[in-house]
Order: sequence, then C-alpha cells, then structure tokens
Amino acid sequence: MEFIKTGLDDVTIIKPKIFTDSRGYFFESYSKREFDEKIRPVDFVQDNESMSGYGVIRGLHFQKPPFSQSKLVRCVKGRVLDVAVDIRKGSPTYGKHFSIELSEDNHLMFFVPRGFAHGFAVLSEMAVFQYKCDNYYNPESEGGISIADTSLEIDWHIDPDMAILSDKDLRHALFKDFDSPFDINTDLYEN
Ligand SMILES: Cc1cn([C@H]2C[C@H](O)[C@@H](COP(=O)(O)OP(=O)(O)O[C@H]3O[C@@H](C)C(=O)[C@@H](O)[C@H]3O)O2)c(=O)[nH]c1=O
Repeated sequence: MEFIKTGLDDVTIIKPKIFTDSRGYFFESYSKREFDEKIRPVDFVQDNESMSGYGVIRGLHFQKPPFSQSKLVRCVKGRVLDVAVDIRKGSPTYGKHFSIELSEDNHLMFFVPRGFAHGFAVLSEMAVFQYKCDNYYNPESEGGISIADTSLEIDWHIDPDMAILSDKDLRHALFKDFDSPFDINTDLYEN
C-alpha cells in the first residue's frame, strides 16, 4: 500500500498493492495498522455506500464538531471525481482543495480528514461509492457548502448548472458566506 501526500494536512491518496492472477485480483482495501502509522490513528465506526447516475454531484459535506468525521472513500463501480476542501479557519490552506479521480479501474482510495468538506461528481454512467467514517451519522450536525461556488475553483468535470443535486445540496451557502465551525487550533480528534 502506498500513501501519497497531497499538500493538504493528512489528505492522502492510498494506492493499494494489487495482486492479479488467473482468477482475477486481490488487494487489501484497509489495514488499521498501516493507516494509523502512515496517516494518523483513526477509529472507523461506520461504513456507507451510495449509488448515483452520471452528472450527480454529492457535496460539499461535513459534520460539525463534536460529530466531525474523517472519511476513507473509494469508488467500486464506475468513475468519480472526488474533492476535499480545507475548511479549518486559520489554516494556511483554508479554502484550498485537492481533487482526484477514483474508479473501479485505478482502485485508488482517498483519506479526507476531519475539518475538510467532501464531495464527488459522477463521471461514468453510474457509480457505486463506498466509504468508512470515524464518527456516526448525526443529522443535526450536517453542514455543507455550495458546489457551485466558483471562488473555490473546483473543476468538477461536469457543468455545475447541469449537475443533479439533492434539494439539501441546492440550499448550501456559498463559501464566502460560510462561517466554518472548524479551527486549526482545535484538536478535532479529541472525541
Ligand atoms: C450520510 C447518511 C445519510 N443517511 C440518510 C439520510 C438521508 O435520508 C439519506 C441520504 O442522505 P444524504 O442526502 O445526506 O446522502 P449524501 O448526499 O450521499 O451524503 C453523503 O455525501 C458525501 C459527499 C459525504 O461526504 C458523506 O459524508 C455524506 O454527507 O440517507 C443515513 O441514514 N446515514 C448517513 O450516514
């Protein structure tokens, strides 16, 4: 397993070692020992899966402290563009993002730490997306930022005006009007 830094704190690309033979392939998709050593100690408690059609954008989402979540994400069917945005006030990379294509072909995984907003755009006819979270779902703590915010300079590879969004995601504030609940000086992993 290879852990590739992105220039944003703890945001990491994970490239698994793929073993192929006449039967197909095998890879370890998660090893607590390696993740804790190479990224940071994280206790995942919930696994999620979603399926979406082409042109869907889900995001940009986070849960507010003390229910914030790290996510380890991957695309097991199809192809998505995955995005993490630093929303920790006072961070030297506040408002900066990193995006990466995750697909059933490249088998890449992506670690999105607490204090980052997360979203993805579906680039294939359909995509099945799976992820681990280190905190339980807490609907009252949900927060979001508009994916259509041009100041974030995210190229979704899909026209945001044509994208298919949930009603909830259509209502998120623009980044400039957003008061982040995260701060670089707070330990987001204390609970
Ligand atoms: C996220 C979540 C949703 N739900 C329910 C609530 C709702 O009725 C239905 C669909 O929820 P949403 O519309 O919020 O699903 P979705 O837009 O796919 O939300 C997800 O988006 C990606 C980008 C993330 O980063 C995730 O953390 C999560 O926020 O599923 C749960 O029961 N547990 C969960 O953990």
